[in-house]
Amino acid sequence: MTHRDWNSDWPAPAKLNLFLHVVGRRADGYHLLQTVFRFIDRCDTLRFSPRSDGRIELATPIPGVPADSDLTVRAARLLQQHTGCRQGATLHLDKRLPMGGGLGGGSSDAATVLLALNHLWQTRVPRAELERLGLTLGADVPVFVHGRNTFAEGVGEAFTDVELPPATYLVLHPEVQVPTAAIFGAPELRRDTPAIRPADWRPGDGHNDLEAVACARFPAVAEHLDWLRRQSPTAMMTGSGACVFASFADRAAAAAALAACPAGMNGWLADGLPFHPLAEIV
Ligand SMILES: C[C@@](CO)(OP(=O)(O)O)[C@H](O)COP(=O)(O)OP(=O)(O)OC[C@H]1O[C@@H](n2ccc(N)nc2=O)[C@H](O)[C@@H]1O
Ligand SMILES: Nc1ncnc2c1ncn2[C@@H]1O[C@H](COP(=O)(O)OP(=O)(O)O)[C@@H](O)[C@H]1O
Repeated sequence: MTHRDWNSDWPAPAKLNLFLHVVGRRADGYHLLQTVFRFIDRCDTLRFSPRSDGRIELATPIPGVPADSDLTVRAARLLQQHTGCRQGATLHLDKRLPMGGGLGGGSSDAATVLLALNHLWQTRVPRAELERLGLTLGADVPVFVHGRNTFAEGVGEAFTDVELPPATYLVLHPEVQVPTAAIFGAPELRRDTPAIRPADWRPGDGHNDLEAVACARFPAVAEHLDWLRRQSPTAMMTGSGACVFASFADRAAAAAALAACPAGMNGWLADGLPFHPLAEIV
């Protein structure tokens, strides 16, 4: 296991939803999903400095996100409250993942804060308890704490881990921020895809039920998806958008597709990870 301490960089990887089915709705309005989360090697990076005054400060606030509502600050304060820990920390976030991109960047940042400070403060909260704590911050946080590529159910907190073959993805980033709540709240959203058994799922199976809604409301998402689908029939939107991705047999084929990208479309290549880079941290 990699040794990590206060001087380390702490990665917060992006995820792709390899498919996403809406199979129902809970009484509180939250949607019941089936999805496979895959971690990729595109990351935000966090660093931490110790503080003896007990305060949590974010040294690198994101424009438009007040520090008190930043998921990193909220995660650190939640762990403090949960454990009664009197230590503090200054957080440094190197933000690389787009916001509202469907890559889970904010949720991944929050999960990395929970895992890192639990290690650095030596609060020793078991991982399963950190997952439950993370769920109070957002539906996507538990999977990043969980740390394994996984078939997720419920709102994304019940996991059946999956082994995924190596893959290179081309990810395109339409320059729009898609608000997750608006996509789930759309009246036209199909919420009745029949549930499948996790053991029956194979890579390539399934579709994204949120895609049609996001494409109708954000034409840039539809344009990027249409173009990418002509390069690879595997193209799909991740999460509630905006990013779309396709898997390629090898890196050269993915690079050729990226090079052919029309002016005005931005994208990058990413490799699928076998597990989260902090999967072994305790
Ligand atoms: C769609 C997914 C798929 O992985 O990812 P993203 O596209 O956001 O990355 C997630 O389910 C998103 O998780 P997350 O982004 O953490 O969502 P939250 O903050 O918990 O919820 C934002 C809002 O979306 C709606 N919501 C979210 C999740 C869910 N299963 N049902 C819902 O109806 C709720 O209205 C909620 O208030
Ligand atoms: N550290 C953070 N990084 C990104 N977004 C954050 C963060 N803290 C709070 N947010 C809020 O969460 C929203 C969703 O961000 P993000 O998780 O990156 O997108 P998505 O859920 O589409 O993958 C942002 O629009 C922003 O308002």
